[in-house]
Amino acid sequence: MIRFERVTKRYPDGTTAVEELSFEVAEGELVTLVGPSGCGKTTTMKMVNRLIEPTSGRILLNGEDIAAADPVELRRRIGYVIQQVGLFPHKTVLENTATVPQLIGTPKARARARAAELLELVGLDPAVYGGRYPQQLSGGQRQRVGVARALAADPPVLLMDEPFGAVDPVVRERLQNEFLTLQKTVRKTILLVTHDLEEAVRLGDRIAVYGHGTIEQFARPAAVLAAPATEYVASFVGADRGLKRLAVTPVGTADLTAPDGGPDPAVTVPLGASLREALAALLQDDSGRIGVTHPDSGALAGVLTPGGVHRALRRAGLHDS
Ligand SMILES: Nc1ncnc2c1ncn2[C@@H]1O[C@H](COP(=O)(O)OP(=O)(O)OP(=O)(O)O)[C@@H](O)[C@H]1O
Repeated sequence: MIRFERVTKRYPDGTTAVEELSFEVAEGELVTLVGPSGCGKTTTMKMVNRLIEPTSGRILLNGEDIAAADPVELRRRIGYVIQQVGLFPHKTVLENTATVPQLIGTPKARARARAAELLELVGLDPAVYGGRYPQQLSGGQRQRVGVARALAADPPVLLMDEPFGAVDPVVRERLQNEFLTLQKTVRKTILLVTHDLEEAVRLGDRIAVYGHGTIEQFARPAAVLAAPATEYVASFVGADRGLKRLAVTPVGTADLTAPDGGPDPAVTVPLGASLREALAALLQDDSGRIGVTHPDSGALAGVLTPGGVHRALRRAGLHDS
């Protein structure tokens, strides 16, 4: 869907922001770009909608070289969400959200109806918030409007630059979770820039860990945490990467032992829950075993013990790298 082929960007003052960058984002995939300040994340992203032009290399969107596309037409296909949301202060929330569809000729009534649906989708009741002005919203609410506005033109691709950056950690985690739920429905192809490893791990189907202008590792979060490709990635993901792995590794049937004929375990988690949730449940219960259930029927699928948690981590490390 989005393909970088040996892309280099050198600014006029000689700064090389990215060098020989090659990677691909599949349709419907969410890739997070993570790394320290100044490593070239934003430059990478802005080359996709041609706010910045590469010095060499090609970027393909659906197989088409974007250098040949009309930038205005290109940007219609690409939603853009930035940290300082950039809402129009003199327009209401509903008007802000309906802006792009109206610009591209959607009749006003239809654009507004669609805007109301999107506000609902990002968790803002249009009857309550639609008529407010941006300064009458909290930071988190403004960021939701930013996401709704980016989705309004229904672009297949979304670029998000620190979209949840300007809010406190609790609100941030809630917004991230809501956004993941939303992404399950809308299935956009997304490039998301963050300097926060936790955010990259939580949101990304795959993560690109940036060194200085290059990608040091491009893999699924569990693989990056289980097997950092370089010393640099290992130090970037930190000494507590084992704990972070728990959050991104799900409990699967292969990790379970058969119900042992004893009483059903008092504490259960569903299949697919993270090992972190499973471990928290194990610590809650003295018996050293918890039940794992089928998420739909609630029927017991098997029993998980601390040994099963180890097996799950080993399995994830083997399969993901
Ligand atoms: N217009 C410019 N002219 C010269 N150098 C630039 C320009 N824009 C960015 N740079 C430099 O290019 C490098 C990459 O910048 P970029 O903004 O892509 O990094 P980033 O990873 O997004 O950083 P941050 O997390 O701080 O936003 C940095 O060294 C930066 O100083």
